Amino acid sequence: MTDATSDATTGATAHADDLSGTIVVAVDGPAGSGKSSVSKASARKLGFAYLDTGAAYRALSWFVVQRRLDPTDSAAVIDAIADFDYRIGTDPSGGDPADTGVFVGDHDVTEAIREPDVTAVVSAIARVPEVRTYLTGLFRTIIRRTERPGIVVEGRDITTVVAPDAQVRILLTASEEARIARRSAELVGQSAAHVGEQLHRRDRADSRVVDFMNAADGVTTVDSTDLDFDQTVDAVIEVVHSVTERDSAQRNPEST
Ligand SMILES: Nc1ncnc2c1ncn2[C@@H]1O[C@H](COP(=O)(O)OP(=O)(O)O)[C@@H](O)[C@H]1O
Ligand SMILES: Nc1ccn([C@@H]2O[C@H](COP(=O)(O)OP(=O)(O)O)[C@@H](O)[C@H]2O)c(=O)n1
Repeated sequence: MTDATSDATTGATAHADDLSGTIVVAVDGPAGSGKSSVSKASARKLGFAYLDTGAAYRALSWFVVQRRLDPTDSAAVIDAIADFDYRIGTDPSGGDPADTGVFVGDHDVTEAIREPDVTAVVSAIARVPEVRTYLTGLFRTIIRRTERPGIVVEGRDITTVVAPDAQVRILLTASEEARIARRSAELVGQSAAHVGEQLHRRDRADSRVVDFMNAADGVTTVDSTDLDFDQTVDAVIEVVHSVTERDSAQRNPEST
């Protein structure tokens, strides 16, 4: 188990424990709702950092598969955490792979963690409480070390567990049909029925662990079912602006 990130990949400093001034945008939602792509594009437009938390659950799953461990053997998975040397870039610009990719030790696993064999076991890994506690700590460290004015963090439990005090909290949803259609368009060579069944099964397993289908108190829902990609990014940015402007007006009532 090592530190979450290197300075090169997070743009992080070793000290910053102070979050004051950093705008945290927490985004949760089911598979295929657009969390990764919309959060990344929103972060880019806002000049914020971007953290994909699902990548860490996927990378640990990749590590378990590589080691030929049984993903349902919680004790073996927990033991594996000790050797899990994880780094992720938080630059949303798509530039240097060192600043945008996902690494386990010397391996660039950015692509490998999206493979079906990893996706098939990730829910089993993610339901282990010790895994969640460890990765939650790692995400909070990355958030604390953000050097940009803000960070968009996306996953399943960001608004409720990882960053319940985030200034902006969004549930990004879309109908199951829309989500399956989007995922199918990405996964060439797999039938829509197969993709749909996998997505449905994973959401069902994941939602036994955390509720990402219903907005918690104070969380704004953005339903992207009838929005195209750019409209969804605009909707997210509008929520960020309206919340930050409202908070700023409350802090400085005379300037409004
Ligand atoms: N509003 C939208 N309209 C159409 N396609 C979208 C929209 N939002 C996301 N997508 C596309 O859907 C696919 C799945 O999005 P992704 O960001 O991977 O979802 P998630 O991270 O929630 O699983 C991607 O190909 C993405 O470009
Ligand atoms: N904050 C998070 C993020 C992901 N996960 C787990 O990690 C898996 C992969 O997350 P992901 O965000 O890459 O999944 P997609 O929505 O992109 O398909 C999910 O199916 C969950 O099992 C989680 O439990 N908590």
